[in-house]
Amino acid sequence: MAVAVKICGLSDAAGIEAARGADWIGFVFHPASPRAVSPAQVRRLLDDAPGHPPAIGLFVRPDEAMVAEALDTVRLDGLQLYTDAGTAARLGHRFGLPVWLALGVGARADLPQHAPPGIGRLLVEAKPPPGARLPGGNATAFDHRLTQGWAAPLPWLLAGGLTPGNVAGAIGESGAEAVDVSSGVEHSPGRKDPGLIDAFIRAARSASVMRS
Ligand SMILES: O=C(O)c1ccccc1NCC(=O)[C@H](O)[C@H](O)COP(=O)(O)O
Repeated sequence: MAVAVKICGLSDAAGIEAARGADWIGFVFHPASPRAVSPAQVRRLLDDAPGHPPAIGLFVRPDEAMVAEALDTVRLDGLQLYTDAGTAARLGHRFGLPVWLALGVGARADLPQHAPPGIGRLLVEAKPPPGARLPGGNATAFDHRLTQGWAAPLPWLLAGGLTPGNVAGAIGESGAEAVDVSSGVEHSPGRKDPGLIDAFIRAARSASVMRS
């Protein structure tokens, strides 16, 4: 089974072009992020990239108005939300979009055993390191042995600290069937490197060959 890939934090045409081989592309609608984009920017980028992979919009503790404002400007295929599961489900229902709930894990007990109602997919990444300003995009990995044998209640993506050089091993160790990356395919914070994006996708796909 091929490993699915999301490239997150895209903000320019070259990055989107390089990510055409991914299953999803992600855009960060969070002003404090070095990858922050506006809905109008994403609208222009996607209009200029017909046939792009499904676009996932990322929001941190959003309210309905914040998501509505984005969706008034740009069509998204899903919402990746950093908030409580109940709020996330309500927003997904309100806008009729699949919801990806971001989880910070540091111990086996942090992994859910039951599917939160109204959530379509889980993004499983490390808890933010001490002093981190952002809940994600921190280039921080958790111990991938934590997810070994986990009976995930929903489809999930492994995220946090992944790079072209470590993604195959992370897939093998964690049992993930989907991965997500932001920092690990950048040459500087917020600046995607098309060559690293291509290398990451190739490395993730080759890991699926090793797994089959
Ligand atoms: O990427 C960001 O700047 C960001 C900011 C605030 C919340 C979430 C953010 N990213 C979410 C993602 O889906 C990242 O791809 C994920 O956290 C992994 O990031 P990285 O460790 O940099 O690959």
